[in-house]
Amino acid sequence: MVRTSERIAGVTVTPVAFRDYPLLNTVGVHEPYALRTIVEITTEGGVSGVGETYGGTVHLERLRRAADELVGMDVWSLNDLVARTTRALGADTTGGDGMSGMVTGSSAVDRVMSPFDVACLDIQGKLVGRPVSDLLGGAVRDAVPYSAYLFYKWAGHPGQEDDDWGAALDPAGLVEQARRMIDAYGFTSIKLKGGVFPPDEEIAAIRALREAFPGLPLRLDPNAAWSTETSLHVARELEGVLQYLEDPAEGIDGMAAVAAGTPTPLATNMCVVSFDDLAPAVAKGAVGIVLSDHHFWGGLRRCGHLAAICETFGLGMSMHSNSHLGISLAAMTHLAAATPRLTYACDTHWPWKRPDEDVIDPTPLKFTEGRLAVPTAPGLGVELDRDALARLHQQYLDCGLRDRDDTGYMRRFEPSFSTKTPRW
Ligand SMILES: O=C([O-])C(=O)C[C@H](O)[C@@H](O)C(=O)[O-]
Repeated sequence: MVRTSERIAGVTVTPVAFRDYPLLNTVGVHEPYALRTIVEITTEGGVSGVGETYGGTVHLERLRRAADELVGMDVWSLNDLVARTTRALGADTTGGDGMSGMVTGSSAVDRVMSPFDVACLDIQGKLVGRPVSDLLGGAVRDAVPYSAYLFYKWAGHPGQEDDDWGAALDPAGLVEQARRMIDAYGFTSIKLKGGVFPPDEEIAAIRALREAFPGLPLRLDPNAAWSTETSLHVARELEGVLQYLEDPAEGIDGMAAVAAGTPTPLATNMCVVSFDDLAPAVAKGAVGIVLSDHHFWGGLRRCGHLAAICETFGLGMSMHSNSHLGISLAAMTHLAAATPRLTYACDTHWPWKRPDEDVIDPTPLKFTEGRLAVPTAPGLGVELDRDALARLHQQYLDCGLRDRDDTGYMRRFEPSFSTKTPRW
């Protein structure tokens, strides 16, 4: 018998836009705005929980269909969430839908289910007075380390006010960006988003970072922009310098070919993005580290299942991020805290979000020495700011990006190219 306080009475799905910086990646530049969607579930007893996900049009429409299907569900019945989401989507599970343009192949059911899983866990935590990390098995760390996530970057979007970070288009610019980010947040590891400039320039950037920050682990991620030969060249040049090389080449076979030729550990958030990818990746020895991401692995609990599989097959675990707001940061932190297998500093785009734009009060999310204390309040430990939500929703309506089928923040370079054809 489900108590009324625990049955879902209503679900709201609100797309939002927040300003984004002109960050470069192998397929383009972040648009002036990033799109996200905020979901809020309220029970018949008036308890509410929140989740956050991608903001593309197709994804949004699927979220709305799933939201209708969830009314009446017991918030403790996350197995029912899978069944209801599957029913809501029916055969409509393919096509572009708000994922990063570079992460394809994950399950549409997992992507749609994820923010509702987070919102249900938020409610469960509030009902029993425990943080979400406790519901995931208990925090094994009080604070979660995050990595400084560096980007090659333009100075400011043409026609927009400049930002605090300035341009970073060469090794010196990146070292300066890292220094500012480390001064502000205390990060103790560094990731560079590559695949933007010719690989030898990116090798030089990593070497400059090594010289400037001698003790800090370094990672390089060109989002599969390189051929096997280029990947092996970079791996050879940076052997012993990189903590891991992330997605140098395309697909499980491409990664396996690189892995066979270098002792540098390879990580991925591109060729292992669903449970179906794990067996072939393990069989072919394609990767050593899987970057989890609850937004496309089906929520927080399913990332726990992923961790168990990684442990079984001796794979390491790290965490991927896209441009995100504070609800996602809180969810990522609870997950990382409660996942013993996740021993690497997580990715986050958080420094790239303007502090005055969020749908929650970000005060509980403070970085100290590059680490975020795990919220201890019931649920996620963050509260929706309805005025801010309304403001960012209006920004979404006004920004002219809402008909997009992707995250809204990738503009392809011309001539457009696909990561299926290595850029170098
Ligand atoms: O591999 C990654 O880290 C990502 O794909 C994350 C983002 O899409 C990143 O590339 C970006 O924000 O430009």
